Amino acid sequence: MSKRVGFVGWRGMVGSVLMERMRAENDFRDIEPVFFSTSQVGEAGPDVGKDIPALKDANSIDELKALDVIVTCQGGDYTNEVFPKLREAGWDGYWIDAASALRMKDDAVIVLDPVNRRVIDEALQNGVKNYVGGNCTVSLMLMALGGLFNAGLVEWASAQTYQAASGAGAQNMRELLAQMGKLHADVAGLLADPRSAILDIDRVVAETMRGDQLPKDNFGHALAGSLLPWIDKQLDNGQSKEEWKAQAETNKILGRDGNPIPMDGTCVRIGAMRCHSQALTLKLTKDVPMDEINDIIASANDWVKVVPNEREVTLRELTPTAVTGTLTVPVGRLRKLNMGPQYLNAFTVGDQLLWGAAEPLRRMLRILLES
Ligand SMILES: NC(=O)C1=CN([C@@H]2O[C@H](COP(=O)(O)OP(=O)(O)OC[C@H]3O[C@@H](n4cnc5c(N)ncnc54)[C@H](OP(=O)(O)O)[C@@H]3O)[C@@H](O)[C@H]2O)C=CC1
Ligand SMILES: N[C@@H](CC(=O)OP(=O)(O)O)C(=O)O
Repeated sequence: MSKRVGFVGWRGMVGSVLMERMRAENDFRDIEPVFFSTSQVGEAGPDVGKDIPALKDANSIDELKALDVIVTCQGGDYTNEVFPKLREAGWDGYWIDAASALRMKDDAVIVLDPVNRRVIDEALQNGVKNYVGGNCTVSLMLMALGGLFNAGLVEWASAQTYQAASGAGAQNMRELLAQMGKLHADVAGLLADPRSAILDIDRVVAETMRGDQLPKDNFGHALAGSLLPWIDKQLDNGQSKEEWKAQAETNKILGRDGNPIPMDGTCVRIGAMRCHSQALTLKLTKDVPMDEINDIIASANDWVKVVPNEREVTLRELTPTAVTGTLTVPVGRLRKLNMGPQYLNAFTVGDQLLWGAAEPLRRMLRILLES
């Protein structure tokens, strides 16, 4: 009998990408899908190629209890509110979640099966019921460089990130574009005049960025024409929460309980739409020749792609423009640094709504159905 799978948060940004991918992979064929909402109960659900009931109440523990699996992209507040009540009510089904709320709990596994299938399989055998998608930056880094980590070649790593607006939410993507439009509109006349002085244009742009007329409700600051070197909450040790996740989640994904690989860096929001990029410095555990490094990285999974460290191909293939909307995770700028033969440079780009959010959840559901 096919499993009853409930979907919460399916019409949000991450949820919509999940629906697209599930339709593309024909994933609805093998399940009995039930769709939920916190605001549109009774309305029609999405087109998934088969008859489905009207939207059910995402806060109804009784409705949720009837499911074998719940997949939620609704966010951490929803998880914190509903998940404990469901478990208290005796629900014993599988919970697959995009939010960070349960990620670091002992009874939850962070899922990224091309990197940690062994950890997932062991957890399934041990009866673990909670499976959570990783932080987008961490998941994309491991999709790119998991080969080196799993080969035991990374002594430590430092990532400097260039994170897209989508990581902050759909409204932030809109706001980035609105800011870009406002900046352009304020200098459109000067731009149209080839004799205008570039410093006059720049002055107007700076005034707009610092002024009250730029739409800033979501970011709180100008992002277009600028950048924001802080993502997520402030921690007492000076890290941002996003920076803290790098070491905590990487080591949990890899199943390294007692012997964590040190990781740290600076996380920065930039004006890209939905691709996160990151520049990494890795200290290797030994001096490995570059051709071996390339082979280890390239053979780690079906989506990572090594881009030769050459100017033309790098600018063509290793950018958010090239990668957005695809599952390919290119990694390039691979070279040894001046610091010594154990120090490796790398740059990687990935779509943070696909491998950074929806795809690991979709694949976890498939693993469950096939187990
Ligand atoms: N954004 C990201 O990059 C990542 C997000 N996540 C996690 O996923 C969670 C959801 O994020 P995200 O998808 O960005 O959230 P969204 O804000 O896009 O969607 C969340 C919910 O908002 C409700 N909603 C209200 N108005 C609308 C509307 N106009 N269009 C669509 N939905 C609407 C829907 O619930 P309802 O039908 O009940 O009203 C929807 O499920 C996050 O809280 C985070 O925990 C994880 C990884 C990356
Ligand atoms: N914090 C990420 C997006 C995100 O939702 O992360 P997390 O799932 O760890 O809360 C970003 O802003 O780019």
